[in-house]
Amino acid sequence: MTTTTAEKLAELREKLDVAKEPAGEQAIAKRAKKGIPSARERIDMLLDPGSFIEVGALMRQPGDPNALYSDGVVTGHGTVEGRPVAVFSHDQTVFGGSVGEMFGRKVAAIMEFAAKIGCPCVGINDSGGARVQDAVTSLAWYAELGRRQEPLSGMCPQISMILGKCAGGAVYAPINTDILVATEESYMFVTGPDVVRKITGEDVSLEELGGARNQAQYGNLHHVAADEKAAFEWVRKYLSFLPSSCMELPPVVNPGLEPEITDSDRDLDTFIPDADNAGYDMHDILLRIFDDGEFHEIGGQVALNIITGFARVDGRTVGVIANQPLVAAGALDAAASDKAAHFIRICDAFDIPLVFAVDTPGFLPGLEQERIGVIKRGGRFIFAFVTATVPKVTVVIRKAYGGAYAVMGSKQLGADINFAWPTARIAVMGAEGAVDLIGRRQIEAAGDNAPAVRRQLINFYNENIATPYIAAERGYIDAVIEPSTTRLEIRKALTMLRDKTVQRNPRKHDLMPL
Ligand SMILES: CC(=O)SCCNC(=O)CCNC(=O)[C@H](O)C(C)(C)COP(=O)(O)OP(=O)(O)OC[C@H]1O[C@@H](n2cnc3c(N)ncnc32)[C@H](O)[C@@H]1OP(=O)(O)O
Repeated sequence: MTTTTAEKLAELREKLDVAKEPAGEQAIAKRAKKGIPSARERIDMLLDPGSFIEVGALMRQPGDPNALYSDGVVTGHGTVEGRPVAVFSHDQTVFGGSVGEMFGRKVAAIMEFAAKIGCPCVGINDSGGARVQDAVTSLAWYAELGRRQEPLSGMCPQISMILGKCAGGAVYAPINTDILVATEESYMFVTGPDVVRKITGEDVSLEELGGARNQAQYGNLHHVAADEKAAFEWVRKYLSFLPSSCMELPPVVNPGLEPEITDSDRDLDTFIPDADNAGYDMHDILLRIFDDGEFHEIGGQVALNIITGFARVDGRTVGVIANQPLVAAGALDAAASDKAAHFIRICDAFDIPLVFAVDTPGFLPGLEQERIGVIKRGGRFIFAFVTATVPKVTVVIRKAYGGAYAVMGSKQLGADINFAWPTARIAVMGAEGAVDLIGRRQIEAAGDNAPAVRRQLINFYNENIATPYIAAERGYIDAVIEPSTTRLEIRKALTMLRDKTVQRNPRKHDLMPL
């Protein structure tokens, strides 16, 4: 019996000590063998040193004196670069990090905390999903968590980290958050390979079914880091570009940098190759047209024909969507459309202006693209762009052909300010394709002279049709600018657009093609 104050204090200390590693020595040894950090060590990697305040460390299944503290999850709040963040971290030493009733209550409470104070909620997932021995209680709490994600979505940033092996609800819950980040050593699937084998007879490896690199290609992960340290650094950086909630603006970092044209800007005047089909790395342009050459790429392992990520203009966060001529010549496809649509939705939710850098020969045609739904997925890209009410600025760098002209930030689809470089080629298609289609009779009639006539027509098309000037004459392009002025022109445009407001349609919601 504890009667004295000293004894009561000792009892508290003992309980808290047990609660730190509730599954005991054996579980610690098993975890060490796996070479993974504890749930609390992971939280410490995410948050500012010493800022974590745990909530509910002594929660466990009531009525069971042997129930383990934490019930499989550590929850609380702390700061990232001084700003509050709510966090939960699965403890895979307790029932494999699976969801039990107290687990569910703890995560629900920390999500509600995030909503109340308006801060991001980061989930560190390492879990076998619903707790098998809990029957319906576990499923009920997954449903409770799913219901709580919706009001948070678009209000507070929700980030999911997939570490270890995540199954069932431990992947369905994260997929409805904004961003999923994993390490190369982590796995996610509805059920693991053993269960798949039993149910469908399919013999599939852990890696193929749920390896992070593969899941990124399946479109379920937005970043795969080399290891956990890199994953946490990536998330900290990601948060630095975002506001704490949709009610705030992102932090302004070093405004007013380099107000005059610099040597780095001037490099752009000689950057674009003379040959139309020569590739170049769009990253080299992005590094020169935003503050300090800083660019935080999202989706850097998938659909590399399009680049999405955060940068800053005059200290303020912008979302960048750019074609990558080095990959498939920058052509758009179904996966690129998904990547862009997802990113646009994040930016619009958190009032982050969009900047498009365009160099694309159009949408990739073909059976494979039709089969995987390029029409609907491309449609979503268009839909996301049109519904975004944030300031939208476009720079046409080289090719803006076909439907890709429209979707990559065209004025007609709702961009506010559109620039083009003198190297821009804005047309329905490239010169070769166009001449073979509309100049066919003229070429055939030329007999032996056909190659020369074809070349002449191509030159004519490039000089007179595929230029920025027809678009500029019609006001589709607001200004044809010297490349070296791009950084400062974007800055002026976004300063002007800061007070942009758009009346919202009173309907319940739109119907995005799903
Ligand atoms: C709505 C839903 O979530 S339905 C989905 C229900 N969940 C599942 O079908 C997944 C079941 N679990 C698995 O397939 C595997 O455990 C994996 C793939 C997640 C992990 O595999 P491994 O890394 O090999 O770990 P292992 O299978 O040894 O599990 C680790 C521990 O967690 C426990 N565990 C894992 N998943 C669960 C679960 N869903 N419920 C209860 N305990 C679980 C295991 O029993 C084991 O406990 P022990 O250390 O006391 O033996």
